[in-house]
Amino acid sequence: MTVVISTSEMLKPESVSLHPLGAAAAAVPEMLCIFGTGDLGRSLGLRLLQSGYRVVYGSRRPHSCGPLPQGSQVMSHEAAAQSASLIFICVHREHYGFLETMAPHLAGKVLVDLSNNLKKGIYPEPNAAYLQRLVPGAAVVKGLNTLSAWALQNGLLAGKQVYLCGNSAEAKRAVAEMSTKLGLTVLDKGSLSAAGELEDFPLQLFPEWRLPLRVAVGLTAFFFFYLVIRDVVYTYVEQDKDISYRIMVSLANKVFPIVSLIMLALCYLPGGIAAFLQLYRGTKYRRFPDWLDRWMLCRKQMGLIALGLAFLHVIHTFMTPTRYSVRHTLITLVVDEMKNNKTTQFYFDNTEAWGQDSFYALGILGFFLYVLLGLTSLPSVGGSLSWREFNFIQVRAQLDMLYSHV
Ligand SMILES: NC(=O)C1=CN([C@@H]2O[C@H](COP(=O)(O)OP(=O)(O)OC[C@H]3O[C@@H](n4cnc5c(N)ncnc54)[C@H](OP(=O)(O)O)[C@@H]3O)[C@@H](O)[C@H]2O)C=CC1
Ligand SMILES: [Cu+2]
Repeated sequence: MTVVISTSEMLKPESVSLHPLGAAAAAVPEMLCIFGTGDLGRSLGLRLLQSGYRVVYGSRRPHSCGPLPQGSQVMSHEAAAQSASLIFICVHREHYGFLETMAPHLAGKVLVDLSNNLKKGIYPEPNAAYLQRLVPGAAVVKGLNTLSAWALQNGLLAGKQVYLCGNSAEAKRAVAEMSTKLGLTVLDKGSLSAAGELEDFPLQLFPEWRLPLRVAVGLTAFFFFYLVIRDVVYTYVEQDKDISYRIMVSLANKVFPIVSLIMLALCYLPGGIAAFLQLYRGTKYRRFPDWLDRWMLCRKQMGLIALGLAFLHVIHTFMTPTRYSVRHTLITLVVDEMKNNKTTQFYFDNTEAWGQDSFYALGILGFFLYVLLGLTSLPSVGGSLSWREFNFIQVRAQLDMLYSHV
């Protein structure tokens, strides 16, 4: 079959590149190109295929790049670039170098830069600006970088807002159209000079929660299984008694306060470590090591999780007397006493009364302090400062206090 492309069509760059077979073949879905076959590349490809696009991957090793979504093709970067006008760069910024060498192949293409950095301010210029500098002939669009491979993979996109920016209105329109087809809501943030701001978004939204949540889930699982074995399984084996119903409330009510207190400690520990580190170094103007930096940045989240768990602990504790098993034990006791016509168990034990009341009073006080700590760490209490700034000031205040005492 020979395909004739009319000159009028060749003059319209979009129709040529998007539908190389001409208007008659417009039913053939548009081909989109993805550079990089990693997590993001694969998930994005899957989503694009499911939205009715064709997908071609550009890879350094087209023959050994592992499983790709069904229906996609994979080629060398050059060959893949040739078959599409829109190219997603799903490669880390550190590896952008190869794009410069193949710049001639990318002239006139729309390059979507989805990259994120691990931290703010590692590079002097935003990734997208760097890409535009490497490939001046292409139209770079920054965006979609707030999506995660996970969300793409699981199709959790409906209505999700994404940001775009770029210097070419036409390129942005093409990317926006594609995003809308994926079910995303697009917000245009203007020219490529907004790229830095876009690259900061995911840093503000996600990473601070990831680590604390992982720690909390890990600790909860650990203590839960430990207590199941120690309390339930052990009792069953040793005394042949089934107390597995305790898993729901009693056991949970042991896990919550333990994890809560550990999280609270983890929330305040890095501040102390940082102070000692700065004292040890004798200066506060040197960067903290990476792990400490990351830890410091998620203190608020650690504190909030600690508060949440403490709250659960309070509810569970208040609920205890209403439980069937507790009421059953009490009633059995009373009935036993009546049957035996004794009241030995029921004399009023002053010490016991004091003990329990103090226990509750301390619990309430502890929870109140928790809430107080949580409130003071809210940004609105810290004025209009961001948490990072607030932390910075807090740490500085603490350090200055320390210095003034030394
Ligand atoms: N994962 C995520 O959820 C998200 C990731 N991003 C961004 O997407 C980009 C890619 O992330 P992700 O997919 O997770 O990373 P991966 O490490 O999973 O994949 C990166 C891919 O880049 C290619 N690559 C690696 N080294 C080079 C090199 N030297 N030259 C050319 N290509 C190379 C490889 O593909 P091949 O071997 O085929 O060449 C590799 O599979 C990053 O910039 C990241 O910030 C943005 C939002 C979310
Ligand atoms: Cu308690």
